[in-house]
Amino acid sequence: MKTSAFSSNKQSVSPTDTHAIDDKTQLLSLQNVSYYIGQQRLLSDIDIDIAVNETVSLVGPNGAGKSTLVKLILGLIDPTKGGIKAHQPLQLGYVPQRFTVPPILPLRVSDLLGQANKTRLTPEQRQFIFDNLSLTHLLSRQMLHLSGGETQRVLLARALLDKPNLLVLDEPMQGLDPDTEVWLYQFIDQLPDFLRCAMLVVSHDLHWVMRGSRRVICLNKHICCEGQPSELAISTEFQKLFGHYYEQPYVHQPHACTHSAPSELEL
Ligand SMILES: Nc1ncnc2c1ncn2[C@@H]1O[C@H](COP(=O)(O)OP(=O)(O)OP(=O)(O)O)[C@@H](O)[C@H]1O
Repeated sequence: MKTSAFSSNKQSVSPTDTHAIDDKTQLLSLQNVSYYIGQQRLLSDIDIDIAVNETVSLVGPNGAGKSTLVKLILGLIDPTKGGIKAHQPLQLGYVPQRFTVPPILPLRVSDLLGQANKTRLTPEQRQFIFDNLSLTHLLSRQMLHLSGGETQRVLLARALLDKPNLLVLDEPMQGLDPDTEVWLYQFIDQLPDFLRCAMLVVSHDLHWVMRGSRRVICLNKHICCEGQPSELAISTEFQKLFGHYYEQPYVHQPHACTHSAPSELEL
């Protein structure tokens, strides 16, 4: 279960196979996973099951071990204790927290997207991704010269074009302006149905995490609490970690002025 920075083709599942998969079917289990570097405990006794087509949000303070957990799931590091079991052949898609292109490396958007498998999505699905992520006019641009929002769209497209059955997004909204955030949240909310994929979303945005009915896992080197947002909101552990934020909800209103802005993100 190894992966490249964006996706793994090692154990691919064909698009037709997914039709037979029931939503309750388990996709991936972490069983009693601990991870140490020398004497330093980064994670201990982690038990997580992710079902096919399920979206799980992962929250936790800085240094809680969220990125370490992502690396374990992607197969980039191995657990010190415990095991990770894939119940279905895994096709991983990954959008990293940070992506830097060395200044001396010429890498156009079309080069990066061209690495994706061209046969896993139907032409209509590919077109849906290109249209919704407004990619066409970016294709000849250098990755190095893209803005933060453009880079996130390209990285998301790169992961989606391989039709992952588990999409891992590590703080996908970092550096985005509020309108782009709202738009991207709406886009990723529809992905599980569109692609029939499971998603693990690492996020510091409690307003998104605590909205809707996605299962939330709260991590602080171990699993402090987990459940539906309504259950978490009354959990003592969650209140201890996040109560002070959660008591002051902020609701973003998308920008709606009438002058023409150079936005490329109209759906
Ligand atoms: N290779 C490493 N060597 C030593 N310590 C490490 C290593 N990788 C991570 N750590 C430490 O492990 C802890 C967990 O790191 P991790 O990046 O998983 O946290 P995180 O929850 O993703 O944090 P953030 O929200 O700040 O991104 C941190 O204290 C970090 O400094």
